[in-house]
Amino acid sequence: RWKRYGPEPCGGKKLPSPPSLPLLGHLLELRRQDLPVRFMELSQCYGPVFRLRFGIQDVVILNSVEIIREALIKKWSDFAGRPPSYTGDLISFGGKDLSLGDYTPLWKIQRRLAHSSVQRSLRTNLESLISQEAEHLCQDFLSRGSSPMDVANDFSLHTCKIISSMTFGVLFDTKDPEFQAIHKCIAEVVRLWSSPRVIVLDSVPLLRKLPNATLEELLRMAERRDTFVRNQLQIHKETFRPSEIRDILDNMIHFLQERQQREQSLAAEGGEEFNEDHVHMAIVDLFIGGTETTASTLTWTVAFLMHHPQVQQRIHSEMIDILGPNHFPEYSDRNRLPLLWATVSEMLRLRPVAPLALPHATTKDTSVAGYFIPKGTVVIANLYAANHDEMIWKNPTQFRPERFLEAEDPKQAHRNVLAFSAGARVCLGEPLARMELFLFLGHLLHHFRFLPPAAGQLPDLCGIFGFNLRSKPFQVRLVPWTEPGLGEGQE
Ligand code: HEM
Repeated sequence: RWKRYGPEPCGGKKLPSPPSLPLLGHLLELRRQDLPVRFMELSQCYGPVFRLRFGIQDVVILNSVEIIREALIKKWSDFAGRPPSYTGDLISFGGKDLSLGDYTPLWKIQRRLAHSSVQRSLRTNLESLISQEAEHLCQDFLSRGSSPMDVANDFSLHTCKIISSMTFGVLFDTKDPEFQAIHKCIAEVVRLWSSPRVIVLDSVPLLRKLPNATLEELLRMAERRDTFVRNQLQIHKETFRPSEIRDILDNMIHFLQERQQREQSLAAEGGEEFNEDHVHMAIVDLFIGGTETTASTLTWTVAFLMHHPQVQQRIHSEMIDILGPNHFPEYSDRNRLPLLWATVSEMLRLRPVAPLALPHATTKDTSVAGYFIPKGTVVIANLYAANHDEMIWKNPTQFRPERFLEAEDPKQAHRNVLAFSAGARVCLGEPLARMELFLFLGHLLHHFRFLPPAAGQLPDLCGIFGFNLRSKPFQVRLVPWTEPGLGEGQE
């Protein structure tokens, strides 16, 4: 297999790779928490594309905007696969997962349906639901006074509520213990699945024979998650829930009834049918995507803005000047509120919550930057490196939303941010996430200043790397603009 990376018959180059240990290859690199940063360091020695070997798996890492675009956009179908995942299969009815499923005809149907459902929800009254939720949250914060609090869980519960409404057509109460329990369970499945003790099972099959408490816990949590989703689907089938949001389930069940497409899927997969497990897993993925990611980006934004009170002030003034004191932003106000919109993009750039995206796999022999890459190779797009690419971004580590306003082509600058990845596997929730970020941040900054709990007690901006790039827990005081702010953060 190693030899397969040798020069292509038509003259491809050999992929650079750091020295490795016999048998283990570069497996010890996985002990590093900050893998995206480590890959960036390696790319300084080995170039923007290099190869690592984890146990039995060869992995190619892409580290620049240009290279990621070449692979995921220009050669999108060559890089649209997902590698087989032992643990992924265990928690997704044998791989019927939307985000982890390989690039098969059945997956394409699953993706198309989920995509059109999200688009349909966006076209109906999703925006008013998001604004309503953002305002509820602000009123809840107001009722709690300006004492220090950790806002991360509130953001997560409210974004989970929005995605639940899309998928099940029901608005849960964020204080409902059943809702809180399932919200916690979803977060737990992601945490356990991305723990090194579980990840390593994909690279070292021998370890699957040994007892693994984390894996057992993961399976228990996934079972709880599935029972919840099954119950919701059952309730949905039995009762008509009047909801103006056309939910994903309706769309998918409708699909199941369309004979012509059913026949297509049967023919495509030699007998395997698009069934309710695919629906179930698409919902689970939207649920996961819709819960932790946007909330995490919002939490990061609060943390960064606490370090930059003058940016808070300018965004607030921008809203008051343009919209007046009694109007909240609408999504169509993006061009009229360029600093607010730029702050969303700057945060997605600096702290992409899925810094290494999800692993891709090549669907055929292909190449990138002139290097031959055989079919079935695992490919990682280092979005964190792309968003810190000095060829594209000046002083990339600095928080400077103004960079988007100063850019020669601001639209292109926004497009250069690769937080949602690109191509065939681009994040399905991107439009929803951008809308949530803009509206939640708009409502929050319309009402409040984000102040530290005490003078100088500002959040650590380094973060915790893992499957998600999360901020470390921190406290913030949300002080209405009408009140004087004591002990403000420093510029
Ligand atoms: C700030 C918020 C978000 C960020 C930064 C983000 C980022 C990402 C990234 C990097 C990927 C992997 C793409 C790849 O493999 O190349 C992804 C996949 C995905 N995301 Fe998101 N996401 C966000 C919010 C959401 C939301 C709100 C949803 C649900 C509505 C969602 C649903 C999904 C799904 C279903 C996939 C799998 C797509 C596939 O494999 O075809 N995401 N996301």
